[in-house]
Amino acid sequence: MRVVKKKVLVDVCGPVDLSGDEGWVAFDAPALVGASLRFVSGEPDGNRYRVRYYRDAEQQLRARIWFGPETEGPPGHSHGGAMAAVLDEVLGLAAWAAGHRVVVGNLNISFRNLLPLEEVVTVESTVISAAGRKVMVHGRICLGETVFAEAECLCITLPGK
Ligand SMILES: CCCCCCCCCC(=O)SCCNC(=O)CCNC(=O)[C@H](O)C(C)(C)COP(=O)(O)OP(=O)(O)OC[C@H]1O[C@@H](n2cnc3c(N)ncnc32)[C@H](O)[C@@H]1OP(=O)(O)O
Repeated sequence: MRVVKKKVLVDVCGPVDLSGDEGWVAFDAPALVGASLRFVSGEPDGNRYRVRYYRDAEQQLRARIWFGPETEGPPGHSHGGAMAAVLDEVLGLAAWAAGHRVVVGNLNISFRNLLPLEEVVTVESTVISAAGRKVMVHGRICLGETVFAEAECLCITLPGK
């Protein structure tokens, strides 16, 4: 039964276009951090999230992300926790992509607009600073001029690694 239900949803959702902007270069996250990031990135044809990573011309990490029906919170829109999970992964990964082996210590999010389901949006990230064990990364989920959520992410480097 479950398999049938999932297949129906896949058919309903269909393929999505996760291509990047001009000048973006594909970024292989599993090659850098391993294959553990399954919650957000683990089902590229599923109905939760579909994600593709890039570096932009300034080498900052970018993600194209589709929020599927399984991320629903308010009717027809993404759950805030679903947006938080994406920001946790992308901003933590941005620190890794900049050469820091980190986990996220603090993630401060402002939700600015409801994010409609089955929309392909962009996650922008900028590594702001690195001092001692603290790496600050800022980011936002947006589409054109619309910002759905913005975040400040304090990453802490893992000791002894
Ligand atoms: C392997 C592949 C990984 C790929 C990652 C990519 C994206 C994934 C992102 C994630 O989902 S990470 C998972 C969510 N995060 C966690 O579960 C982290 C859980 N917390 C911890 O493991 C520890 O609390 C942590 C490593 C963050 C810090 O513990 P430590 O004992 O190593 O450090 P310590 O507590 O001594 O703090 C070191 C410094 O960081 C500061 N700090 C630590 N946690 C903080 C916090 N939450 N807020 C503000 N500052 C914090 C702390 O004040 C201190 O500052 P000072 O050096 O100035 O004294």
